[in-house]
Amino acid sequence: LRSLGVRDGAGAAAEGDAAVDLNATNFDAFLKASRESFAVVEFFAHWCPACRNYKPHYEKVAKLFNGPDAAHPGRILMARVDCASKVNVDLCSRFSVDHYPFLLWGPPAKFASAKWDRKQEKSEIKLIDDGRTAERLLKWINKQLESSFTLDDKKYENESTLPKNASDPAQVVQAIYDVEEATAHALQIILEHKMIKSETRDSLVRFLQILVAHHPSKRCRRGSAELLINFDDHWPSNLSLSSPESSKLLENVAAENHKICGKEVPRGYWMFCRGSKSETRGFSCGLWVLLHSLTVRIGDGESQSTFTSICDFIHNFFICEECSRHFYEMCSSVSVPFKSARDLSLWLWSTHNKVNARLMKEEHDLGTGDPSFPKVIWPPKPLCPSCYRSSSKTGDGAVQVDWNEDEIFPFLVNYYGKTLVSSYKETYMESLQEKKQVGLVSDDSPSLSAARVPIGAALGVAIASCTFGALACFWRAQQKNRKYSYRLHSLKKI
Ligand SMILES: Cc1cc2nc3c(=O)[nH]c(=O)nc-3n(C[C@H](O)[C@H](O)[C@H](O)COP(=O)(O)OP(=O)(O)OC[C@H]3O[C@@H](n4cnc5c(N)ncnc54)[C@H](O)[C@@H]3O)c2cc1C
Repeated sequence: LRSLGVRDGAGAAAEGDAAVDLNATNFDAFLKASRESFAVVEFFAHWCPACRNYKPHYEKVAKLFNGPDAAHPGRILMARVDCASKVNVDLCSRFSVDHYPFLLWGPPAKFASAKWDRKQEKSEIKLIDDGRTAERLLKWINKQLESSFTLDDKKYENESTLPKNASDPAQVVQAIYDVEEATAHALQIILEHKMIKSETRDSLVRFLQILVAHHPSKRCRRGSAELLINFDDHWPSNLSLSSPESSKLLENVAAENHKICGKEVPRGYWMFCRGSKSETRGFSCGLWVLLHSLTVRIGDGESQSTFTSICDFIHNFFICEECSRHFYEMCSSVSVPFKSARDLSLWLWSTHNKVNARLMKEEHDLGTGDPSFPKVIWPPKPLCPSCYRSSSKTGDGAVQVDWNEDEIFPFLVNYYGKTLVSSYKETYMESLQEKKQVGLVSDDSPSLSAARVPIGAALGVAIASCTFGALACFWRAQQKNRKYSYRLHSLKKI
């Protein structure tokens, strides 16, 4: 037997197995101490031929989540209990095991010292009623977590620090996934925390308009368009946000067909933005990448309104209080309106570097940074040598750079614009999506998305992106056109 490697407790996996073998003596303590958010427990009998045949299926899924080579460590604990072993008889009857293999799902701690049976209502433990093959089990899990794990997922090696590998185009390809994930995550937070209020409603609408026109991912543009078109239905301005109708509407939005970036997103993991610890990077990294990728896609005439929308969005909807406050202070210190996309992208780049510089010191003093991804003043020289006119170290060891902004802007446009999108074009997910949507969407291909679409045209894109019947879509668009015309007013200035 070898230990799982992630814990030093009682649980162990049989040689070569990823699922952890538990028994009555260690079951409660092991699950109670488990750090994973969910557990799958397979109750089986070693004599049962169907269980023997099922084992490779269960193992295939377990390998994704358990063990040193897991693609998604720390998410789900996969365990098993042999009910044919005398010592486990009481344990198996505690969970009303009436056939083999028998799979239960729930937060690990809920299994500890618990009982379960089918009639039990409101239990956090659920019977997995469709896990007969590895594919079906993973599909069931994905449905629970709204994730899109696949059996082909591989461990993501990101030992090297970003400055070393940021020039690797493969890293940029991964960034698009994180931009989608960040977008979906942002909406999820907004809904879960009921952040749409009468005073924040318009700022979300304005941000969605930018996403419709300039999000680097086509399916997020489409999803934002659908959300925008149906916005008044979900959040009628005359509806009290605490009313039962409002909660119902929120539930509808959270339902599958309202996912802002399509059904597969959020996937529940990060790629480019995945930290070496679960509490670092992730959403905040993805959000920065999203904001940068928006600023390089807008037209000059939209720079001031985009600035205002980004500032308002972070202020109203970025749930990290300190981040939102600092960022808004930096927004408020801008006194001259932006006249070009260049100015706005450079402002965001330099603002992000101010945050990096502050965090560099804080993380160093408190030891809270991700050791594999130390904060850097960005872009590091190897990534863009021509961005540096000169650099020197100050007395306290900080690096002072004389930037060549004429080089930085094209670098940002390329990094967050062309490269991000052209890499994305080749991805399998996108081609799959294309096939699904044949005939239903306009040709807003990635190359066009990098081109500049004015926000005023957002509604046009929204109409073109409707995925429901063309006639119904046209009719709705007509109705909404009237409702939205008042929103496309000049945006408030800070
Ligand atoms: C608006 C906003 C404000 C925040 N404010 C705070 C705060 O006040 N306190 C706090 O603790 N955390 C704050 N955060 C979180 C913090 O900035 C990081 O996102 C987090 O620490 C994760 O860091 P990271 O290593 O993933 O890189 P991030 O800083 O998240 O950067 C993500 C990626 O963007 C690229 N990048 C880095 N710098 C630049 C740049 N200057 N221009 C363009 N691209 C760049 C790099 O490829 C990097 O990997 C904020 C986040 C956001 C979105």
